[in-house]
Amino acid sequence: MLDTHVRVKICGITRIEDAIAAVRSGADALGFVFYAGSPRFIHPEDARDIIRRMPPFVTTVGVFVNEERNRIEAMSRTSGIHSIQLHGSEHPEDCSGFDRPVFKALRVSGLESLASIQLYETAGILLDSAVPGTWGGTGTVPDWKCIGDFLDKDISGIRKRLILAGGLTAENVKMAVKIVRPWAVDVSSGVEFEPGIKNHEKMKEFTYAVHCATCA
Ligand SMILES: O=C(O)c1ccccc1N[C@@H]1O[C@H](COP(=O)(O)O)[C@@H](O)[C@H]1O
Repeated sequence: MLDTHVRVKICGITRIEDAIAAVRSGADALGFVFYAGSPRFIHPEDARDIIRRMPPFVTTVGVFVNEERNRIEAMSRTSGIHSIQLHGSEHPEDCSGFDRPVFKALRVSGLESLASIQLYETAGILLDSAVPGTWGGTGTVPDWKCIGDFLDKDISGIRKRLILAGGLTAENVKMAVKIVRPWAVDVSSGVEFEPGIKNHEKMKEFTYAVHCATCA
């Protein structure tokens, strides 16, 4: 049994009906992809219209890939997102000085890819799989055992700010949570019909599976 409730972020929201269904299914956070190269891209103005209709206590995250700082700030302001997810090859110094919390995504391919983790003093650290030629939303699972072993040796408390992503589904998330013991999980393609179009049944099954993972 885990000692904490694991939070759920559902990413790649492009439609109001999916946002409402995600929240009804029990999601704590919704992600909006502001990276133009993604099939889940949403204009900040359209994200704003969805975010304005969300109930209290639902947090919202904007996803950026190697974007210019002034454009991140402008899109964040326009959309009204609460937090910034930097999902490219941003350096530690690129992750500070924003007026809202930052989550830095690192792409895991073996232990050496985790070596820089301590350098990122961001509110959250997101671990995703590394798939050459793409930045995220790949549906590919990283090596949970490698991550779990790394975190077991960490004494700085990274687990308290760790978001696990990459290829999660209702079927595998319980095992992922058991091995990695993250603060939160993040899913996109595992709850979709197609990129950007969410499957409401799968979202319910996913959040239920996460909540079950923290039951006895
Ligand atoms: O979802 C995307 O299209 C995307 C594009 C560029 C960077 C990040 C993206 N999404 C993030 O990818 C991970 C894992 O998604 P999946 O569950 O494997 O499909 C997640 O953190 C999304 O926020």
